[in-house]
Amino acid sequence: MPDHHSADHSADHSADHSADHDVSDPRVSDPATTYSYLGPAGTFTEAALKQVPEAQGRSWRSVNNVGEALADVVAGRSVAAMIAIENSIDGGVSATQDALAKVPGLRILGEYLVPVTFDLVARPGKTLDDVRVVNAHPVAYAQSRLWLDRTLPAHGHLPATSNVAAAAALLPPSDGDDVVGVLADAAIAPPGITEHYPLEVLARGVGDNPNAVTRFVLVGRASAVPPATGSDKTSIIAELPDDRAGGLLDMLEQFATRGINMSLLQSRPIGDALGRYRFVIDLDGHILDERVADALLGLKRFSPNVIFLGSYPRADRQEVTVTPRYDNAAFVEARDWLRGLVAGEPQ
Ligand SMILES: O=C(O)C(=O)Cc1ccccc1
Repeated sequence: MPDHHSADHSADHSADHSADHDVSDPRVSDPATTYSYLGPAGTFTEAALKQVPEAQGRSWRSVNNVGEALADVVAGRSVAAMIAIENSIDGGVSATQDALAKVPGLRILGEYLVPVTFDLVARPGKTLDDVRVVNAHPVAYAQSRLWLDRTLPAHGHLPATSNVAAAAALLPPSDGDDVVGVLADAAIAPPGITEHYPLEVLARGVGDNPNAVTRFVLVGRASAVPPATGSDKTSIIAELPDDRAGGLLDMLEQFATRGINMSLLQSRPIGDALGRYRFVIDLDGHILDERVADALLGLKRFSPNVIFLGSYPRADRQEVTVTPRYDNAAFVEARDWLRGLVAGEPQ
């Protein structure tokens, strides 16, 4: 394998431990401490994994897509997988949201935020005038459309499995000048990629929004929920009963009447018929918070399918505040009151 194609790359990172991280042979790594991520090294997904203290110094397994990452977790090849779930520009990552709805037995263990900016890169000697086909991960492409449509209105898009794979695919598979088989002229890639691959930057900052952020989640197998920290998020996926007017309002009311804020509400087609949707929801709070537990019980009573994806600390560690009538004490007090009524205690 030529140097620029080895797994031993890290695009912009000072502590480069990818040599001992990237393992493709499960026999040489311990699945109990292996983490899967969308690779190769240098992706934003890898940058998210670098934020996980317990993953440092462990084996990291580079995979090609979200399905492969989650399959690693389900099959026990990895203890957890890092996957992109939401972008500040482009919204939910549909492949991730659909996979989380379909693959049973998973839990979100934590969320991580990564600022994302993109450069357009090409083989040395190329200019913007040479660019006909642009290699890009679909999510990166969607976030660079304004610039591409303005600067390269006639470009074609060749999808890549990741931002780093898009850049790596510009290089011939072996040393030499033979670029036959290389289909794209340029790629949308993370900044710093040219330090690790023999490519040149044609344009910097081609993303539509310089402040774009991607939210990643670390997903493991279902296990007991961690304790509440006071700064938590709960992720669920819920379906509505068929043909009932006001079903969506019923669902939202479960949260509104308990003072629960939602930070994500995304509908995704269930896929079995037109007009059938499931809802991906993030709630402020932890399943061990009385109001969240109560809302989930309310939801479960009418939704034909509620998937609990996990309660985990918020990436921004911002405390979740609620007015006193929705705090734990208010729920406990109301329950004690009810018990008292049943027991015949004086009111
Ligand atoms: O992790 C990467 O680099 C990816 O290719 C996935 C991605 C795509 C666009 C924004 C953030 C992550």
